[in-house]
Amino acid sequence: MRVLVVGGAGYIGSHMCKLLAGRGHEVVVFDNLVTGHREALRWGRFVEGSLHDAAALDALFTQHRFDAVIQFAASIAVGESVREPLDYYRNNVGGTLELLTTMKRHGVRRLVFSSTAAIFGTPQYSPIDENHPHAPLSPYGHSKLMAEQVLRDAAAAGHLDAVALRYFNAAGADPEGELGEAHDPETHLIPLLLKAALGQVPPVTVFGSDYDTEDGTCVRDYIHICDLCEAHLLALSYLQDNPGFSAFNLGNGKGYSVKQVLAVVAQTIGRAVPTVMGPRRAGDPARLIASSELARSKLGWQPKMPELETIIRTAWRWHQAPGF
Ligand SMILES: NC(=O)c1ccc[n+]([C@@H]2O[C@H](COP(=O)([O-])OP(=O)(O)OC[C@H]3O[C@@H](n4cnc5c(N)ncnc54)[C@H](O)[C@@H]3O)[C@@H](O)[C@H]2O)c1
Ligand SMILES: O=c1ccn([C@@H]2O[C@H](COP(=O)(O)OP(=O)(O)O[C@H]3O[C@H](CO)[C@H](O)[C@H](O)[C@H]3O)[C@@H](O)[C@H]2O)c(=O)[nH]1
Repeated sequence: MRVLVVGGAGYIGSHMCKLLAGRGHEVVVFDNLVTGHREALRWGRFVEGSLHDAAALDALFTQHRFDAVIQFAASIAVGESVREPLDYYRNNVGGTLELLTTMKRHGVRRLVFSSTAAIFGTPQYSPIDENHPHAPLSPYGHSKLMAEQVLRDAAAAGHLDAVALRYFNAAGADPEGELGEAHDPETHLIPLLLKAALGQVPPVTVFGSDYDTEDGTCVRDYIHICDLCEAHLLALSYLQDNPGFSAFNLGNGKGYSVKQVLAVVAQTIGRAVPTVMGPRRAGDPARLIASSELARSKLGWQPKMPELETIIRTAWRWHQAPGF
């Protein structure tokens, strides 16, 4: 397949490009590098441009006949979305709309879309399956839910076929050490702990120890980036026989508290990790754990690296010698 990877210079998108190329697919990346890295663009062709540039998108689709599109490009920081909601709706909803309009105009039907656990809000039950009600707690979560609605409606109208994948906590890095997580500023727990262990950032604040969980800290379901990317490949195949709109939750179904993550990090890397206790971070649900039974049964998805220790070991390899 010839696959357009929008946002392919970012953390998840760059891992996706490596996987696609490794499986013999032709890759074209479209990215404005607002948070992505030029150095991560090692697989496929790169076209620099923004989703807000309709002419650039049109030229891209005129030049290449894509069999499918994977849409990773978005603004992703939950806290920032509360401060700058218009930017988030513009990029995550408006940008996606521009892409879909171009796809429709050029007759490209197949789309895999990056969604998030943030569409569910505070869990009403756990693990969270696809029937769980949607009640986002942030403009970021709302923007992704709105984009999903757009996909659902466009699919119902017969314009395209789409799979939305709701990632829980994406973590880890390319086991070969060629790619890794390099958000700037970094807000995610595992890379922050590794950077703190290396003395690159101040001690990590543990956001709240009074949650209704086993040890009082928040519980999350961490999923290896490579397992996540495999699910996108499976979703592309699924779309061949399953037109319309579908959505799948992606996690390992196992929760780790912040304190448990800390302990596994310290044990895996053999170093102490400086942390301080702090207050809760606004908008953090106590527990987010995925049920991925639907992805397993419908997509045939089977995570190969479910252990937190493996996730941390691959991330640690990258952080000790980051390529960018
Ligand atoms: N990282 C996570 O834990 C996580 C969890 C759930 C969902 N997601 C979703 O996965 C996707 C990828 O996340 P990531 O962690 O790789 O983020 P990232 O910031 O590393 O990557 C996003 C990429 O999109 C590009 N981009 C942003 N706006 C663009 C625009 N208007 N035009 C062109 N390119 C644009 C950026 O330059 C960047 O390369 C996002 O949609 C995010 O919401 C991520
Ligand atoms: O410095 C930090 C950073 C995080 N945490 C805690 O560690 C856990 C994981 O936090 P991350 O910021 O790594 O991840 P989130 O669970 O907040 O966010 C993830 O899930 C969200 C959906 O809820 C979004 O999709 C987001 O993009 C994705 O990274 C949370 O309990 C958080 O409170 C800390 O204690 N200290």
